[in-house]
Amino acid sequence: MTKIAICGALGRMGTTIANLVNEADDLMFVGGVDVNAGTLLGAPVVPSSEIRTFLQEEKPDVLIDFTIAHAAVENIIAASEAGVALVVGTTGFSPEQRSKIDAAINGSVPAVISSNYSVGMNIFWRLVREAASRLGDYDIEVIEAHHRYKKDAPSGTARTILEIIGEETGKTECMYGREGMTERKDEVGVHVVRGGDIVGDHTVLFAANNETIELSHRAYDRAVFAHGVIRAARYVPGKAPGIYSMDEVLDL
Ligand SMILES: NC(=O)C1=CN([C@@H]2O[C@H](COP(=O)(O)OP(=O)(O)OC[C@H]3O[C@@H](n4cnc5c(N)ncnc54)[C@H](O)[C@@H]3O)[C@@H](O)[C@H]2O)C=CC1
Ligand SMILES: O=C(O)C1=N[C@H](C(=O)O)C[C@H](O)C1
Repeated sequence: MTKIAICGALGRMGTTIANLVNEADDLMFVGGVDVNAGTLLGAPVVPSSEIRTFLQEEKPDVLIDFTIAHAAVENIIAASEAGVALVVGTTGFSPEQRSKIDAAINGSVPAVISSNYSVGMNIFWRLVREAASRLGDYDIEVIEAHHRYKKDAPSGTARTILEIIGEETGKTECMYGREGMTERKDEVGVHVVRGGDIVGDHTVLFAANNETIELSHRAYDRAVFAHGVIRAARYVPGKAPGIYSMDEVLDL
């Protein structure tokens, strides 16, 4: 039985993941951490200031983090010090925060980190790579839409898409929205929509004279992310210390 704890247990993703963990015969939800104390599915949720004691007492095999960037950095450091494997879904890290995370994990614990745990998105990234590798001379625009409560922009998934486009085309300059008199150069346009309860939409537009190609992925339910998280949580215990991707989890 693999013991699972969740940071951000009382959030949208935390509760979705905890429910899936509870339904799995081989996984046990042992509780979590959030800003305020509480309970979830009969297990304790402790305030984030008590994460170290929580990890010592509950001894989870895997700590799953879906919180917010600055909190995730601290949670990851605590888990690494306690020798607990990680699955990290939180997005919006600055380069400095990402360096701290890498330093905490490498040599200490195994961790899966992904900006999007849906199987479909992991295939979508491959489609974007293929298109970008062949359409580097097209104008490229990335459009993402999420619910009104999402804090980071552009989304972690869109940032991964931009990395892929940069690797394949060399286009690393981005234009975040356009206003006024603008002249299109070789930049990648990035457009962020926030509203309602949109779970997560991403489109990459390749445009040339007389033709466009649009690749789109749309998540209709957070369960698509949570199912990928469960696969990562089964994959990561016992692996050598280091950072693993969903490509490795899904054997893509
Ligand atoms: N990689 C992926 O597939 C996905 C990633 N995400 C990312 O996951 C993160 C969370 O998303 P949601 O669940 O929608 O947000 P949410 O706001 O519903 O949940 C976050 C939870 O973290 C808690 N929290 C804040 N500071 C904390 C701390 N120091 N320690 C413990 N808990 C703390 C909040 O109180 C809240 O309950 C975001 O960064 C989002 O972009 C969301 C969906 C899928
Ligand atoms: O905050 C969200 O909701 C989501 N966040 C992730 C991101 O930033 O890419 C993944 C998904 O799109 C939902």
